[in-house]
Amino acid sequence: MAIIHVKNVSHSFGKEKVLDNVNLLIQEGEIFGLLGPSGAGKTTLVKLIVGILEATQGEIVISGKAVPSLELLTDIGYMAQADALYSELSAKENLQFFAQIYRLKKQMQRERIDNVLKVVGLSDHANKTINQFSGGMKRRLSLSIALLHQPKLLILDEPTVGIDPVLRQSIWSELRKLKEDGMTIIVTTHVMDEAEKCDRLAMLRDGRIIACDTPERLKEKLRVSSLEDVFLAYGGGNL
Ligand SMILES: Nc1ncnc2c1ncn2[C@@H]1O[C@H](COP(=O)(O)OP(=O)(O)OP(=O)(O)O)[C@@H](O)[C@H]1O
Repeated sequence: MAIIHVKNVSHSFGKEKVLDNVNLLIQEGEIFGLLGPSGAGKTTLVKLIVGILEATQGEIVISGKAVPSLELLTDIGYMAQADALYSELSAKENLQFFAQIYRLKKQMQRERIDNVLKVVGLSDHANKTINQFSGGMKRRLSLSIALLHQPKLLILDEPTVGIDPVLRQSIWSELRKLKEDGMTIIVTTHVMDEAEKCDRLAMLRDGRIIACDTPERLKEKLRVSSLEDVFLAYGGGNL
């Protein structure tokens, strides 16, 4: 069943058209990747889906509700490209702050905070303040915040930038588990091995979707061995 329907969506900043008639159906429980070079429009599309931006043209419907909708806020977990953390507070205090925004009950707060810290491998750093955190640790904490309220839909804008390969693997295995529990996940990436891990992939270039399918079918159709070759074959230029 489709959880997200992006219908004829275009978006402009001033005179610059950055998304041009985008159509997408994202199925419940899939990991959907948005792949494309810098400036292709991935972040803009993600912000439209989250409801931070309103499309100049077209419509986005999530679980039958038109975006933006306050009702959808608790259904969505969003991790932006820039970390929005309180640097004077500890990791745990940051999580407590967001847990209060989501109105989680005290007992639930404790359980969820312990759980998400474990997921991102930060349990041993819970009491450190953020200004003592590395870039990768901040990314991991941002991911844990997006998971805190157990959203149905998780939207991650370049989640593993600055994260080492070992931890990247463990985050991806966690995303798989979340998917198996029924979560729908949208991920933007430049990284090919991450794109390979998605159930389906939309390739964006200059605000247009140039191809959309499973990584295997994209490669099979063109008889090429890498997603980079698929992108080039569709006229995508270099990623
Ligand atoms: N707030 C804004 N005002 C004006 N132009 C913007 C704004 N945000 C994005 N743009 C422009 O929209 C285009 C698409 O940007 P977007 O951030 O969506 O690309 P992206 O694919 O996510 O790139 P990256 O991989 O570098 O994050 C770019 O040309 C960018 O300069």
